[in-house]
Parts: sequence; structure tokens; C-alpha cells
Amino acid sequence: MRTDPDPSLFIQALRGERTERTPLWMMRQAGRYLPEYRDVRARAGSFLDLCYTPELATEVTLQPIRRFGFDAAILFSDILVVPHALGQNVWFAEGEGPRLDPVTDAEGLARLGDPTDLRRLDPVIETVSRVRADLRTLNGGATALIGFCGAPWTVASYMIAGKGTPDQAPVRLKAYQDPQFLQALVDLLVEASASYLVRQIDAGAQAVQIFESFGSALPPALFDRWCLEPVTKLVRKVKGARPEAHVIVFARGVAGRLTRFTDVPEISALGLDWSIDVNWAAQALQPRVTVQGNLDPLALMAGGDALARGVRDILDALSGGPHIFNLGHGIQPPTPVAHVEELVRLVRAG
Ligand SMILES: Cc1c2[nH]c(c1CCC(=O)O)Cc1[nH]c(c(CCC(=O)O)c1C)Cc1[nH]c(c(CCC(=O)O)c1C)Cc1[nH]c(c(C)c1CCC(=O)O)C2
Repeated sequence: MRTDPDPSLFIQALRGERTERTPLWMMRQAGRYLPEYRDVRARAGSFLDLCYTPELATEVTLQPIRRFGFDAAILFSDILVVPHALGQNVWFAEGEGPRLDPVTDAEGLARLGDPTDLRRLDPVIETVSRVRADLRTLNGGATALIGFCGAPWTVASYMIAGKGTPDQAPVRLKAYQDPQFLQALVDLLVEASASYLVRQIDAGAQAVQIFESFGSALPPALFDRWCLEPVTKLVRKVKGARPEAHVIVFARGVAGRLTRFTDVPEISALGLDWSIDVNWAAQALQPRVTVQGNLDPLALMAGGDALARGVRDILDALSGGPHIFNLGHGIQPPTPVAHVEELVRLVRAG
């Protein structure tokens, strides 16, 4: 029996189907490059207040959809709301990025809350419901909604160091010195993240993306235990509970190790960072999985020929198979809005 085509090109591509044109969204599409985001941000108080105020979080999630008509919206939140909901102190120091009171031992771990009962996330779940309701009437229901979380290793790296760190030295050192502690933390994050993603799906997210930002820090001997295995466990828990939802894995910087994820059939798509050779991806990944990416955000910031060439190379290499156009990482705040308009035009033109 054939199912009807989904009205969303993005969902069609996640199902591995050919699409009449390449669907497009951008990581960090709601953000500081948009004047309307900066307006709301100025009214919201702290960044976390914005994440936890459904009315405002819904508004900023929808801003880039109204302006550019992207094929998918991504929930406005952050990967660090999970440690916050577990009871860790998390704040965003203006101009400095995230800060957390580090959790470094079994005692700290014992103080964290029940991973399956994260009530602090209720307002985020409400945002998902509101966005989905609004999307049913915007663009004829063709815009899909993506939920997300961070991968256990990436979130653990912030929880242990208390901030972003070069080469994630504190979490790597833990992997050698106290693997038992790290395993307990990662297991807790698998539980918490799975339950959080299932709640997002139940509230209306059709796909969820797992952000593994720091897999590149892992030497080969540690990659399976701390990246591949926890991500696979998380994906399987989510798909086991909600088989209809799609899971996208964006493991930044892991290069050829991306092929390891093609052995996990529950993954609908793999995100490609900008360093990935698209011709390699067309051969090594695309026959087995939908790929998403991977324009260098700085080519978008530069605009002009850099942008046109970047888009052309990606479309030429990947348009033969299931592909979702995206950036290779988040859009940079100084990017001119006109360059994003040009990107949309170029991708739509094919
Ligand atoms: C590592 C990581 C974080 N957050 C995230 C990651 C994984 C992806 C990656 O590798 O970038 C993921 C994230 N963060 C944000 C989203 C929202 C959805 C989207 O539009 O993509 C998503 C998916 C909003 C945000 N998260 C943050 C902002 C900026 C906050 C502001 O408006 O002041 C936004 C829009 C803050 C944040 N949050 C984080 C950092 C390091 C920072 C500071 C950097 C910065 O200021 O750009 C942690």
C-alpha cells in the first residue's frame, strides 16, 4: 500500500523520497541576525527566560518561517535546558556563552533530579504545541516542526566543565580517569533526552535533531563508547516509543566516522558540517540515508560569488538523492538578511 505524499517536502526527504525541489532550513535560523529576534530578545530578560516563555519562544520560532518560508521550523530553545531541568544551575553570561555549576563526581550526580520527570521543561513542551498549531495554518501546513536535544557526550562536556572549553579537555580527562562516573552521567542523559524528545514528538514535533557538537574531540578508541553508543541508544529509545517520528543526527567534525551512523537504520538523516566533501557524502552516505547540509556559514555571510558557488556545488553533488539543504553549522549573527533571501532564491531555483 502506498501512503499519500506528505505535504512537507522536508518530511518527504526524511522518508528517503525524491522531492520536487530541495527542502531548506537553517541551523540557528531564529537568532541575532534577525532584527525582529533582537527586538523580542531585548524584551525577554535572560536567554533562558526567552526559552521558557512559550508566547515569546513561539514568536521567535516562527519569525524566520514568516520571513523566508523555510520548509521546517526548529523549536527555539537550547541543548542546556536538559541539565537545567535536571537541577543543575545554568545561566548565559552576556557575550560569554553558557555557564554551569560543574558536576564532577558521584555526589554531584546524586543531587540531580529524576530524568523522566523534568517539569522545568513544561513551558518548552507548550511552545512545541503552540508552534505546531500555528504551522497548521501558515504556508498551507507545509512547514514541518523539528524538536531537538544535545547528544549525551556534548551535554556532559558542558555539565562537567561548566562552560565551553577548547578540545573539551575536562570531559575527555574524565573518560580516562573516571569512566564509571562519566558512564553514569551519560546514561542519565540518554534517559532524560529520550523522555524529553518523546514529549516533544507528542506535542507536535515531526522530527527531532540530536546535536553532537563535540564528537570530533574523541580519539578513535573512545568514539564508540561515548558518541556512537549513547546516540544509538537514544535514537532507539525514541524510535521504539514513537516509530512515526524522524530522527536526524548532526555529529559535527567527525568526518569519515559519519559512515558509522549508517549502520543505525532508525536514523532518517545525517547532518553534514561544512568540512564534509559533498561528493564523498553522495557516494558513502546518501545511498543509505538522507543527508542534510552543508553550506559554510561564512560563505553565506560573505554572499555574492562565494554563496552562489557554495550552493551550486552542494546541489550538483547531492540533488540526485534525498537531500535537505542546510548550513554546515549555525548562521553567524553578522550575516545580512539579504544574503539569506538570496540563499532561499538559489536553492528554490535548483
Ligand atoms: C553547543 C550548543 C549550544 N546550543 C546548541 C548547541 C548545539 C549546536 C552547536 O554546535 O552550535 C543548540 C541550539 N541553540 C539554539 C538553538 C535553537 C534552534 C535554532 O534556531 O537552531 C539550538 C538548536 C539557540 C541559541 N542558543 C544560544 C543563542 C544565542 C543567545 C542570544 O540570543 O543571546 C541562541 C539563539 C546560546 C548558546 N547556546 C550554546 C552556546 C555555546 C551558546 C552561546 C553562543 C552564542 O551566543 O551564539 C550551547
